[in-house]
Amino acid sequence: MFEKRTWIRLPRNVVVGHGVLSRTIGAVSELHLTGRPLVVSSPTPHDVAGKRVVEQFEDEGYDPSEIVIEEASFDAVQQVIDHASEIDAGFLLGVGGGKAIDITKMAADDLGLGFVSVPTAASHDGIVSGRGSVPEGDTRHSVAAEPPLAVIADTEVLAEAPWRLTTAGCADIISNYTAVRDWQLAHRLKNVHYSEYAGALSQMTAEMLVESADSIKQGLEESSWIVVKALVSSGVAMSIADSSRPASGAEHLFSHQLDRLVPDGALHGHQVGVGSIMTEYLHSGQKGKWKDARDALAAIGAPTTADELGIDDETVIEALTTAHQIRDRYTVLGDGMSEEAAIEAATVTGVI
Ligand SMILES: NC(=O)C1=CN([C@@H]2O[C@H](COP(=O)(O)OP(=O)(O)OC[C@H]3O[C@@H](n4cnc5c(N)ncnc54)[C@H](O)[C@@H]3O)[C@@H](O)[C@H]2O)C=CC1
Ligand SMILES: O=C(CO)COP(=O)(O)O
Ligand SMILES: [Zn+2]
Repeated sequence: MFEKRTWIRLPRNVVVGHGVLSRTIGAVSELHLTGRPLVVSSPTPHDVAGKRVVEQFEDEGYDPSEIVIEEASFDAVQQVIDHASEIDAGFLLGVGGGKAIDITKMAADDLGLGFVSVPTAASHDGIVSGRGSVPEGDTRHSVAAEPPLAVIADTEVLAEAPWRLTTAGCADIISNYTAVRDWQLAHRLKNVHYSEYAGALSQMTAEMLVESADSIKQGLEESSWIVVKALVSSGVAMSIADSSRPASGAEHLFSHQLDRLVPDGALHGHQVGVGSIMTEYLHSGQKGKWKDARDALAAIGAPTTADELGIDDETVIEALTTAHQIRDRYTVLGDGMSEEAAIEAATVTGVI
């Protein structure tokens, strides 16, 4: 008997380009969302975009409210939930980097309200995904959350963000290569469900970004356009898979472990990029494609070494040898690397 089922949750409106922040109301009104909008942001994103979104709603006769969260934590998620309940919010808008958007997703999930994603940096591929990652205890990886009903990505705003945020977004995409390899490996070794569509989309997204590397340059708004479209595409792959598998393998486990060891370390995308150089080496050996991963990262100006991440060599080795404990996700790390093997991988690839 045929019993397969899938339920893909995607945004209805994805609005990307120059000045589209001013079209927020248009994108939202098409969704038939009612009631008071609550705009959730963090301090800088509030200044660069959040307050403009609030003003638009005021000008159009809505009665918006806003909350600026200072840190990515479950307390912050609870603050948003409490505020939304107090003002009887009808829907939420998350304005900011990955953390502000994830907090809004998780609050929207809890409240059962619709949510709109307004990224102010092209720094991560959670812009579209139905995943949220907020640190809880030792957990750093994403969990299921409310996917956005719409995404409004203004390339003018994204282009004005610090350049390192854009290179982090590129690295989050380049890491899709190893994420897909890990997923395929887990399928072969552990019979983990593998979606050909999601895997192919994720890999193609990384290939297209790498092919466009020459056009990804600081000061060019076109770069934000290329990167944010890739981030959307990668998020769609996660939505098709109903899992972060297409975009998160051992390189992400390594980064999550770094987040535990060095809470204010480097940007998510930069950490996963460096991780993917080493996990590509683990997949394909010394003569394999790890140099391609390193060169692709270097071409867009993302870190390729522990030094460039600002993380010491010992911490890199500790993260590599313990990363497999992060979650129940089979990857090339298997049941863990020995210290000697970790030092070898990090040294051969020039990470340490
Ligand atoms: N839910 C998902 O599927 C995914 C979630 N993530 C999560 O996203 C987070 C990483 O996101 P990031 O954006 O790298 O970190 P982040 O949200 O901490 O942002 C980094 C910094 O950039 C600032 N910023 C944002 N926009 C700016 C602008 N226009 N101008 C100046 N500063 C600006 C923020 O205020 C913050 O200080 C991690 O927690 C990661 O786990 C990452 C990928 C996928
Ligand atoms: O960062 C992500 C994809 O780029 C999300 O992956 P995690 O599920 O590992 O948090
Ligand atoms: Zn990521």
